[in-house]
Amino acid sequence: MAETIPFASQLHFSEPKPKVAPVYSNASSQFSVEGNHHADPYLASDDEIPSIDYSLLFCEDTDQRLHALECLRQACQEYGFFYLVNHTIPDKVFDGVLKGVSDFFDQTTLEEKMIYRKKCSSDKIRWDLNSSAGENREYLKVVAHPQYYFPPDSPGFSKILEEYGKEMRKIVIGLARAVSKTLGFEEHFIEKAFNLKSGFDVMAMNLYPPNAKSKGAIGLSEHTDPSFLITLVQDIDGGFQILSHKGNWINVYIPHHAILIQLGDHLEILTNGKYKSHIHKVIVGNNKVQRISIVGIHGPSLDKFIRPSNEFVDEEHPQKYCGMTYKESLKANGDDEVDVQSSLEQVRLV
Ligand SMILES: O=C(O)CCC(=O)C(=O)O
Ligand SMILES: [Fe+2]
Repeated sequence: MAETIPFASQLHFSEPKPKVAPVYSNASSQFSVEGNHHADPYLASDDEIPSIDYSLLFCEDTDQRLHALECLRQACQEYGFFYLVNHTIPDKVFDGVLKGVSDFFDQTTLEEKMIYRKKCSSDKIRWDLNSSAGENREYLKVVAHPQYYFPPDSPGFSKILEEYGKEMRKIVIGLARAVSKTLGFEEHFIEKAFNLKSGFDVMAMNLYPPNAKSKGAIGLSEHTDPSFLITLVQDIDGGFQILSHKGNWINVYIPHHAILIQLGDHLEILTNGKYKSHIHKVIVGNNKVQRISIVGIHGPSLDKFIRPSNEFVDEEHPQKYCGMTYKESLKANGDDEVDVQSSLEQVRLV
């Protein structure tokens, strides 16, 4: 039976500023006055981002659990992104996977990486450099679920990445249950709606160069991501910005060993816009050193048809998106599955 969540709890916010000195900082940016051509076009504020305590979402104490679920509901409905703290990924796995990604980029030769440059649309492993498209990012993307793929020549890294992927999936399933409850459903609603047992996950490992090696300020251009939700971990803060529900850009400073959770386009479609995905980007213009991120894009199964669930559609809330299978929506921009780009605009009706 669905759990009844009381209203009017207070969201928890972690420190808006990083505890360690940020590598990326807007300290040198001046408030822009009209006609000031030196204003920083990537200026963002240090607004607070809510923190959700994962352990409390499942704790035995009913009051504490309901309070945590209400905080999650507010974070989903009013923000669309939050920091997840007190989760179940051991520090050893967290640090190991970030080091593994860093070593992979540093130690794998260009020739070895080139094997994974786009060959065909059915690639399961893809490596590339984005520098030519005005972005500054080197990436390795792999399909991580239902079947896991990884370059066969890095067995140690492959093992830690697989372990990390399994740990992260447990959290994603836990969040699917908690988010279902925040919507007033029984806990398996989202798992069933997305068929998460066979969910299609892509893991994107990104390396952003220091500004001395970047061509321009952009690491990754503005976008939203498909899927149920997106998990992001990083080695250091460095220019990740999200466009808030209020329409201002916010700097993301992820607390140590916390996970940034962003709601994906397909949760927006399923809930007919009640829970929204948010535009984000990466700016590398102020970074003194390189930054690594690991992004999990946790989607429905490829053959699952995703449309707004009837419970979210009525006279006051007309259907906002048309339906498509997840596979069709990933291909809607002419992209390959491993590219997993947003196609929200293509399914929007109103
Ligand atoms: O690397 C980051 O910080 C963001 C990456 C991202 O948004 C993505 O891969 O979709
Ligand atoms: Fe993204």
